[in-house]
Amino acid sequence: MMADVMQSDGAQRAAGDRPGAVDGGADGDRPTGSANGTGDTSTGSGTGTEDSAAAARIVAIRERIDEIDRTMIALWQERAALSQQVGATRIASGGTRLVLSRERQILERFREALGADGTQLALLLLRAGRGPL
Ligand SMILES: O=C(O)C(=O)C[C@]1(C(=O)O)C=C[C@@H](O)C=C1
Repeated sequence: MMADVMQSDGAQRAAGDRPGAVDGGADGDRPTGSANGTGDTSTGSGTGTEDSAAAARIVAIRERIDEIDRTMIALWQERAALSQQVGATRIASGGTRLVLSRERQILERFREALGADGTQLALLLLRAGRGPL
């Protein structure tokens, strides 16, 4: 099975298929000495290792990662819906579509907690609720 690599745009590409690569040269994901020369780094269980103890540990940790991802998706959707309710309530009452001072507070909260990535995350959260500026 060919392992896929998630790109930052959410698309997937085959692990051996490097953007800009001229040929199927060295694979940075493949540990030195891997018996698998096909670019498939997943091995049987898709963990990226051939060590069964490490694979079992990875599978266990991934269960919690998957749980966290599901929770984050649900929270993302709930936040967007609530933000849309606030916006609709405000517009129906003759108010503004946006409250930029509130957006600045939220951006600052995420930047303080998470740094520059927090700012980017907060921008995406805000856009999910109120739409693009
Ligand atoms: O808190 C508000 O007033 C909202 O409308 C919600 C929200 C947000 O998603 O947090 C969205 C748009 C506003 O400009 C500010 C914040």
